[in-house]
Amino acid sequence: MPSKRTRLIAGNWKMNNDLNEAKDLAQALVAALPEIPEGVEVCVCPPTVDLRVVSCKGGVKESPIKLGAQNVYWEASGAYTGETSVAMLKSVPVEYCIIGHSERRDYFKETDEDENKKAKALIAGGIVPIFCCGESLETREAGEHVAFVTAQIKAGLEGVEISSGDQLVIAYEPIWAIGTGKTATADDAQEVCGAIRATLVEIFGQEIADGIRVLYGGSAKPENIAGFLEKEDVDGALVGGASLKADSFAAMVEKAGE
Ligand SMILES: O=C(CO)COP(=O)(O)O
Repeated sequence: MPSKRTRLIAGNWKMNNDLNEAKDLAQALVAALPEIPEGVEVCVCPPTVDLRVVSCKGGVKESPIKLGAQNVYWEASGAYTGETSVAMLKSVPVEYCIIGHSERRDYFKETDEDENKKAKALIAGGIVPIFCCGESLETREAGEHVAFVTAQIKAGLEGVEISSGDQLVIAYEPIWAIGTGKTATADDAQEVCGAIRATLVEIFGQEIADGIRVLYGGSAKPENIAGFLEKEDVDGALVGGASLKADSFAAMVEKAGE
């Protein structure tokens, strides 16, 4: 049985699209999605330098599409060359921010402690973290994927306080399925997303955990999204490659509304 939570379809553009391309894609998305189906929320996460042009008039400003960032730094301001604060994102305005993506953990050596500080800073500043977790192929083949992911959740959310489930989103993204064309099955996704929900109940209690959206990510596309969304603990998708084309992203949003 699918969940009753509002579905979230979020596009992670990663390091793609310069200012002009970002503006064009935002305009194409607004045209492709004049209305968002009931029970679905949509958000796009462009590179930091593109946030403003995507948020402006002509971009998502006068549309129901929401804006997210791909990264943040937890300090409020100061000598942190190259970083972006919560308040800076808020001023764009940004409503969501991806943290803990496996690409940040692997290539930029971000730790659970870093993600924990980012989660706390975002929540304090009124931006909803899209907290990513997910195992490597090696961990899955060893049968340790559930233990690994629930440990990531516990470490990353240690001491995080929220008063309602809409202050946090989790994205389960098995690393072996990201950008590989190899997807988890819907049952694989449910197994881990269900375990994530049980961990969220332990941390935040049943009522809050029931309101937290848990997304699947990893080669999600129009052809396979419906299978994931049938599962009780999968509340949407974090989409990479298929979010870079307005027609495929819009098709996924439409499927989420069916
Ligand atoms: O990493 C992802 C989204 O954050 C998934 O990327 P792909 O959809 O390209 O596999």
